[in-house]
Amino acid sequence: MKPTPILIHIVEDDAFYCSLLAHHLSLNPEHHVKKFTSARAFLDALHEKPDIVTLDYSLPDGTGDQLLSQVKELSPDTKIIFISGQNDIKIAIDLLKKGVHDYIVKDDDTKERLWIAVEHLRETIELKKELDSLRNEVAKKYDFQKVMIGNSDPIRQVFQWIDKASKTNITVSINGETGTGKELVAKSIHFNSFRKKQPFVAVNVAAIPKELLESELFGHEKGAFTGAAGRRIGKFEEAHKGTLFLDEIGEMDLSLQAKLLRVLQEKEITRVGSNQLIPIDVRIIVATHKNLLHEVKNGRFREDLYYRLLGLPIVVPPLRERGNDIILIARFFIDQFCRENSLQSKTLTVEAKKKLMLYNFPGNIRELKSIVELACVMSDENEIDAPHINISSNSYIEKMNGEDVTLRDFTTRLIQHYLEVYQYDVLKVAEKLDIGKSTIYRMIKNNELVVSKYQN
Ligand SMILES: Nc1ncnc2c1ncn2[C@@H]1O[C@H](COP(=O)(O)OP(=O)(O)OP(=O)(O)O)[C@@H](O)[C@H]1O
Repeated sequence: MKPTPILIHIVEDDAFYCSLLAHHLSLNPEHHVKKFTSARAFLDALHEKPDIVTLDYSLPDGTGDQLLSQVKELSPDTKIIFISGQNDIKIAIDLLKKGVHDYIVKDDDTKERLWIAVEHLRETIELKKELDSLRNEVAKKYDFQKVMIGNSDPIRQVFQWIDKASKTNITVSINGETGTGKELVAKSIHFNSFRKKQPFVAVNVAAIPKELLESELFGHEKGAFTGAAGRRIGKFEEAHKGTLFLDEIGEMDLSLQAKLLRVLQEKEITRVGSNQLIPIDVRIIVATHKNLLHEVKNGRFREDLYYRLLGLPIVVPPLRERGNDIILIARFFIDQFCRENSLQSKTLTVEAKKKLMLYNFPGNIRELKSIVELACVMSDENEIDAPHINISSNSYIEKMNGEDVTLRDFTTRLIQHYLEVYQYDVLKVAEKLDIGKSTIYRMIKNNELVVSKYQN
């Protein structure tokens, strides 16, 4: 990789010594070096935001401490090296604690030590520039309307919510069945918000054992519990200035919910095993497939946390409610799979499309992806036909294939099937099948439908 040119300001009131250091550092053609013999002159040029500044600790018109705080405020990314006549370890430690990168004592080795210090900082600066440019790239490419395929009314509504959520810092709560794209929605919000160049950190609450979740979120100090061999930064700190996505928030246990609420209110965390408060600036996005209000009513989710997290609620519709999007998304995955596997592009026959459109996709987009990827593998020609679409469903309707059933049986099983699909939401099922809700209630009363999980 070609070295990046860096701008170095040398601030030293002894004009001869200043020129000596400047000459030495200019031996590297990638160093663009400027000299300043007073604090005033340097501060006037600070708007140039040098990559590195070397500061004489005692200048006639400004102390080291004053200059340090001004550089930190006006050009926070500038790396600071102090060069001082005093070999005072206390001052050196104090400055290093305040974020100074090096402290070099003026003696015969100063030039060499300065050279080494600058080379080390160069590596850090180059890495940071590379990271910034990669983050810029990702942010530029993250046009969610291209990443999230769909044109149906329900998904357009989601796009509008994403757009609104991206413009502010509001907490967002995403609700939707498994595999509907909740994490994609969260990423779309992050990468279109002013936090896009900062980290997006995702935590799946359900995937982490309860006893480890607190330290995963807030970090821990060495020896905080058996097995805590060293200090560990938690996800909140990792996501500082960025976005923390808490997936499956409904699975968090009540005691941790209380801690999370406090953190969200105070905007401070404490690592497990420490009393030190660490300020954090994190945007929170949560997701769940559960009805959190039901969880609140059943005492499994704190009401105060529920309202703290609700913010802007986004409901991601299941795939079966997105009409022709099923085909658009299928084509997207087919093209992607063929590209990645150097296969010729494949089209879907009318029969294959019909088969996809008739299926109800309990696993939503994740399931559609695996079905069409398998179809790409199964089809030899450049066409994917219905038999290549391998739908393995346990649904009542699928099981009825080839069975000798009466119309009454068929109706009952169909309603039963949709009750399960819609998580026992009678109104939705009635709407979907275009039948009266009282018909369903009557069938429930007559025990014609299995209602053990009936929740209304
Ligand atoms: N509209 C879409 N267009 C293209 N791909 C999509 C779309 N929505 C989701 N996906 C893809 O589908 C898969 C599942 O999406 P995602 O992980 O965001 O769902 P989820 O709702 O968060 O799942 P879970 O409930 O299991 O956490 C991912 O590979 C994602 O990139």
